[in-house]
Amino acid sequence: MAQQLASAATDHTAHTYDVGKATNIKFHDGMVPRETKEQLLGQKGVVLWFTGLSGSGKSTVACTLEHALAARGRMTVLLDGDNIRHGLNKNLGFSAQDREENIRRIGEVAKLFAESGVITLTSFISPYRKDRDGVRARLAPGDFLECYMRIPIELCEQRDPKGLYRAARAGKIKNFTGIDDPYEEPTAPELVVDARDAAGNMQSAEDMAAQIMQYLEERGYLGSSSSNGSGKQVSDRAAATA
Ligand SMILES: Nc1ncnc2c1ncn2[C@@H]1O[C@H](COP(=O)(O)OS(=O)(=O)O)[C@@H](OP(=O)(O)O)[C@H]1O
Ligand SMILES: Nc1ncnc2c1ncn2[C@@H]1O[C@H](COP(=O)(O)OP(=O)(O)O)[C@@H](O)[C@H]1O
Repeated sequence: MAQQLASAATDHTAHTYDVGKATNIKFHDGMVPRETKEQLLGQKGVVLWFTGLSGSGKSTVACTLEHALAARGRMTVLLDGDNIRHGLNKNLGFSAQDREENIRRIGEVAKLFAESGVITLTSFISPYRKDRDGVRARLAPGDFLECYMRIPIELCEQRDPKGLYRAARAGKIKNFTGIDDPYEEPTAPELVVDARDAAGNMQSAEDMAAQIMQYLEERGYLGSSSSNGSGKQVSDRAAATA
């Protein structure tokens, strides 16, 4: 580890670019490489990008999964649409242009976390394919996992926990996704979560989170559940706190 840090310290280079409106920008590489951070955390950084209609269960499943990951000693962050619109993106509405900027900013924040070794869960409708693909393109292969909550609009509308579908049907909310604004389904998502399982039974949020957990586990994103890079056991300790 010390050797890795030392070589990173001498390796870093700086280039000058014009970026957007800014000129003479120098990209300053850090001295602690991603691999070191991932070793420290004992996991692989990734963006798990939930997408789907309002009421499809994005927030619920992301929260359930985050809790289960914590129980396994995994370091996570959850970026949620409603929450982010209270702060970072409070100047954005729901026009196509504002949704694009919403997703672009979240994509950049998510990238920063993932490249620091954090399992990053994002929960945004993100209705436009090009916006989601734009985030994917900013990340290295394997760093962006699109998780499509394929829940029929009828079920989302039936749930309607915030009364938004009712308001949209009554014309009180304009440009509501699925009613008078588009939702473009992913064409090749890494994960698809359906309301029912293969046997036709309705799935709970816990079932859905377990499906995603299995995907992460099988592809090595969770690292070794018995080590955090320092040789210490983490799974049991974390399980006790979650
Ligand atoms: N017009 C319109 N269309 C869709 N959704 C609306 C709208 N107005 C308000 N809301 C509420 O905002 C939440 C969606 O925010 P997002 O940031 O995820 O949207 S987007 O990705 O930029 O499309 C969404 O949250 P979820 O229900 O959790 O998806 C709604 O509560
Ligand atoms: N698997 C599920 N089974 C039944 N109800 C669910 C499930 N997932 C979410 N819900 C419920 O559906 C509603 C919408 O979920 P939410 O997570 O807020 O969706 P979104 O974030 O996509 O808008 C909530 O009332 C939630 O309790």
